[in-house]
Amino acid sequence: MSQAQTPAADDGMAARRAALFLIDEAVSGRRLLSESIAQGALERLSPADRARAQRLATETLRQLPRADRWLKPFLVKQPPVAVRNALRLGAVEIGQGAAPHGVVNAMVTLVSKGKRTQSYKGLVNAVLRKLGEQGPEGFARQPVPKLPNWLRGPLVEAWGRKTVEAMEAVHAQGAPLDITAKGDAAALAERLGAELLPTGSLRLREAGQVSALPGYDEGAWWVQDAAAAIAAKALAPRPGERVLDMCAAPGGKTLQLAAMGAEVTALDLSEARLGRLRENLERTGLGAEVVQGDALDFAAGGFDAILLDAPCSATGTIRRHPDLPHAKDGAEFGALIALQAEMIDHALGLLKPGGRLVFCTCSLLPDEGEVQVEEALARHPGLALEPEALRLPGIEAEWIGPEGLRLRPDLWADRGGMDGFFIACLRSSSEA
Ligand SMILES: C[S@@+](CC[C@H](N)C(=O)[O-])C[C@H]1O[C@@H](n2cnc3c(N)ncnc32)[C@H](O)[C@@H]1O
Repeated sequence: MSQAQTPAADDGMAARRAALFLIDEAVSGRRLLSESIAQGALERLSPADRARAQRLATETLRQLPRADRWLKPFLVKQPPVAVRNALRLGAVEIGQGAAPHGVVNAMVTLVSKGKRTQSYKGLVNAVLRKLGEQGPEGFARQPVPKLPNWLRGPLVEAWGRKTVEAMEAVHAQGAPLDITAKGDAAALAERLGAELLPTGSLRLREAGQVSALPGYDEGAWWVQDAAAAIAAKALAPRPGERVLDMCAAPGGKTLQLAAMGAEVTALDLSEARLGRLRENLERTGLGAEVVQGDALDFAAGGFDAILLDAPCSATGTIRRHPDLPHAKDGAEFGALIALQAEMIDHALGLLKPGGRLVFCTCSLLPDEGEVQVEEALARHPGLALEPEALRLPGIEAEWIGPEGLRLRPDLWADRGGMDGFFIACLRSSSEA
């Protein structure tokens, strides 16, 4: 299917066509949803269609294995992938309560417009009508979507089958909107009608348009998953301390560190992502020195503390980015793991003697967390763990392991889960 253009009032056709484009890009392994969107895939749509296309694509990718299971009895053999994706999108829409006749018409129209797909319009019509007869009850009977084997295998090895099943149940539900307050979190929770989480983040189950929420324009808060908000709290800079946020953009942690009164240097390789960080600083009225560059080339040292939120597999964020398991296969993870180790070594060289390093990743893989810390301790005699930095409000003792804090999506499952994260606090040798 080709990229979307917005015609006049079209009954959701432009949004669906765009959603199919995003899904095709992701399942073919070409681009994540976020990459397609950042590269302008939805630019020609109206804001409402853009939001709808993104929601349809995200939900279809989140429910992909469930849709495939539902479709399977009606397909003697698999049609081409573009048709398969149209069936998947239609199945998810019907499964989530959309009126079947509208969905069937839309999908038949879309498929009949493509040269290579038009001969399948009869199949699409027949199959989606059958799903329509079953309705959302039929969809709900399908099992919770499982992670693909390339990722499930290592996770089962690390955390056990039961835990992985619990993570999958949370992934299937999607994610609420979490917020970090610039000032008094309890007062802001009341103002927003949000839940105040035990760790101090705020949570809204149904948020709507983020920028329309109270306090957004005045910069009273920013969006940040509750798990992601723990790393800066573990670093806990004192006012006036010099802190390097080594992989800073788009800046959720920079804002926290600046709000705590630290003198923050926010470094990142990506100028585009730093643009978002600058906007966030401006909106919240917080200050930081912003530097574009490769962390491994950054030479100005003497920092009291460093936060290293290293580039990683992002496997902890699947409930927010359900395309990841379908668009990736783990091939690039080895290079990321090597980069993380290099970054830890480089960061230690930029600290004052006795300075603190918080290393964190939004990964569920121990190779990007526990193992990195174990190996860094072996490489650097004199480097020590500071487990007490992790004993923070709302953090349960059993979440803290020998190498650091392990947060997983299945923790707080009844509250809506949290992103997977690993966070360790290290202190460098006090000898220069
Ligand atoms: C996990 S994200 C950081 C999220 C950020 N700390 C926050 O809280 O908003 C990792 C970041 O590392 C940056 N990055 C990747 N390679 C880098 C490098 N060699 N030097 C500096 N930054 C790098 C990416 O551009 C990305 O913004």
